[in-house]
Formats: sequence, C-alpha cells, structure tokens
Amino acid sequence: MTDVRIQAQNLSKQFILHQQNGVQLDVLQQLNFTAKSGECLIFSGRSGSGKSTLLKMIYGNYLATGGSLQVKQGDTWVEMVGADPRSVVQLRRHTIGYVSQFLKTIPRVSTLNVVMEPALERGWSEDAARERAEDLLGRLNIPSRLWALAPSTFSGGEQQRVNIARGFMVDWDVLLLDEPTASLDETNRQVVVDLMQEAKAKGAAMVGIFHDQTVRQAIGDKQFNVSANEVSSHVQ
Ligand SMILES: Nc1ncnc2c1ncn2[C@@H]1O[C@H](COP(=O)(O)OP(=O)(O)OP(=O)(O)O)[C@@H](O)[C@H]1O
Repeated sequence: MTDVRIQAQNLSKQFILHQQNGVQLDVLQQLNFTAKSGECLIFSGRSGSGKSTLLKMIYGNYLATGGSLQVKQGDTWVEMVGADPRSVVQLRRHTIGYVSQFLKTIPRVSTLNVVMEPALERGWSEDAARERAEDLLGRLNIPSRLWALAPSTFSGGEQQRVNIARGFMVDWDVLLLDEPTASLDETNRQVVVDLMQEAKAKGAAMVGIFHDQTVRQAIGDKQFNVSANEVSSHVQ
C-alpha cells in the first residue's frame, strides 16, 4: 500500500511580478518530498511560505521554475514541469482530486448534479452516482430540501460541504486538500475526518493544508515543513 505517488526533487518556484517592476519572489527553493498511497502528508510552515502554491503546482495550476515534480498515473510517471495541457486534463480527470475551501458555483446547476459530476464523467450510471451523492450530502448534513437547488445562494459552510461531497464522490489516487474544514463546526469537521480516513484506507495519497491541529493529528502521517524543506513523521 505504501507506493510513492508524488515525488518532488529540487523543486523551486519563483514569481515575477511584471506589473511591479519585475520584482522576483523566490517562494519555494529546492524542495524534496514524496507522498505515498494510503498516507496523508501535511504541508506546514509559516504563513506565506508557499504551502498553497505547492498544492497548486501539484494540481498543475502553477508551473515550477526548476527541479522535478512527478505524479504517478496508473503505472506511469507524469512530469508536471513542462507537462502539456492535455496530460494535465487527463490527470485531473482520472488521478488527482482537489478540494479547496471554496466551491466554484455554476448558475442553475443543482447541488446534486454538482456532486454527481465527477462520477458521471467517469461513466458511472445516473442511479449509482445519485445514490453516492445523496449519501455524502446526508452525511455532511446538507438538508435534502436543498439538493435540487443551485448552491450559489448557500451559506459559506454549506458551499464548503457541497465542495467536499464533490471531492469525495469518486476514489482518487491523489487527493489534494486546501483547508477543507476551515469554516465547519465540530460535527461536520469529524465527518470530513472520517471521509479522509476512508479515502486513505482505499489507498489515496493525500496531501493537505490544515490549520486545525485536531484535524492534523487525526489524519496526518507525515509533515513536510515547506519553510525548512524538512519531512517529519511527528505531526504537530
Ligand atoms: N500568483 C501569484 N503571483 C505572485 N505571487 C504569488 C502568487 N501566488 C502566491 N504568491 C506569493 O507566494 C507566497 C506564498 O503564498 P502561499 O499562498 O503559497 O503561502 P501559504 O504558505 O499558503 O500562506 P498562508 O498560510 O498564509 O495561506 C506569498 O508571498 C504570495 O504573495
């Protein structure tokens, strides 16, 4: 179960602020880490150290400036540094899930359809997708009277839970989590911890940022301090 799914070697990221006299920000420098199937790696480090930037690089939103960042798709390694957009689309469809704090709402699409979409894209039947989506929405305490409505008018916490249901709809080999529990109460936070444990047990390699120490300690197997470029099996 502990096969490596992500490996970063001497990974660096620099931003150049073209609108501000071309100022260079060296955010990440020569990072080395791996993430394994069935484990949760937690990114830690001071505010502004580049944790979100690093997650976005794994998802292919930001391109590295140097080094190597590889993600395993099936039995094949995909190099994210210089990957063509089609490979990134394939990775996002089949391999990498991403749960951010915020739901990107699409007007007029119902909550149920927002949640079902990743499964329908993978060819699940409508019935199977609906059953799983209803189960997740129920577990995450979204009242059934809201399921047929578009989530654009939902509260922040409700939108976040719809986003989580969508993120956990199918099994991902790699699951990236950017503060998924940020605005949740304790009951719902525990539901998310349970969902993360289930995903780990099914072999997902999880990588996340969690400001809540209880969540970090419940779910984390290793911690990667982005500022210090150091992996530790002691999760704080
Ligand atoms: N698109 C961008 N263009 C320019 N600079 C950026 C961009 N994205 C991030 N940065 C800079 O990179 C640095 C790291 O930001 P990032 O959001 O990754 O940090 P973080 O560790 O996640 O912070 P926090 O814990 O406060 O959320 C910051 O100084 C930020 O200003």
